[in-house]
Amino acid sequence: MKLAIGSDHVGIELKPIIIDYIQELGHTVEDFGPFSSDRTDYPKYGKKVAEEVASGNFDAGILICGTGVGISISANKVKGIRAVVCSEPYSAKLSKEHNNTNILAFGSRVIGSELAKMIVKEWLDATFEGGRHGTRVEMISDIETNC
Ligand SMILES: O=C(CO)[C@H](O)[C@H](O)COP(=O)(O)O
Repeated sequence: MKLAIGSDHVGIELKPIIIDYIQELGHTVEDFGPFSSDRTDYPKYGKKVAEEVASGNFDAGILICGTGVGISISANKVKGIRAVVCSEPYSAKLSKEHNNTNILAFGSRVIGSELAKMIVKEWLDATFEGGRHGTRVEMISDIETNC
């Protein structure tokens, strides 16, 4: 897969560990910043990565902030994005199988690097099941179109 990754200043130390791991798993990944640990604003990076995924330039995205909450909320404002924030692998896997999430977010103040890697692997390895779940994901898209 071709992945886009972004963070804020809080996620910047965990980000290179996740980049290395994604590459070890055989995927390509591009970093959309930030590139220094100066305090910054997570919506910028959530939006950027989400736009890259929504436009089809990348297959999926990964976002890291302190909790994963603000950056995933920001990403979810971009049409076509289904971002999930996860602190454990089960929800990460099911979020792909049932909800066809296209962005995974987590918090570097919440989980350590080994758990983050486990979450990333479960998410990348999972496949959307379609069927009744496809109908529901279409219902989510309808909300986006009509509200
Ligand atoms: O988790 C986050 C958003 O959900 C941010 O990383 C967090 O709010 C940044 O806080 P601060 O500027 O105090 O480092």
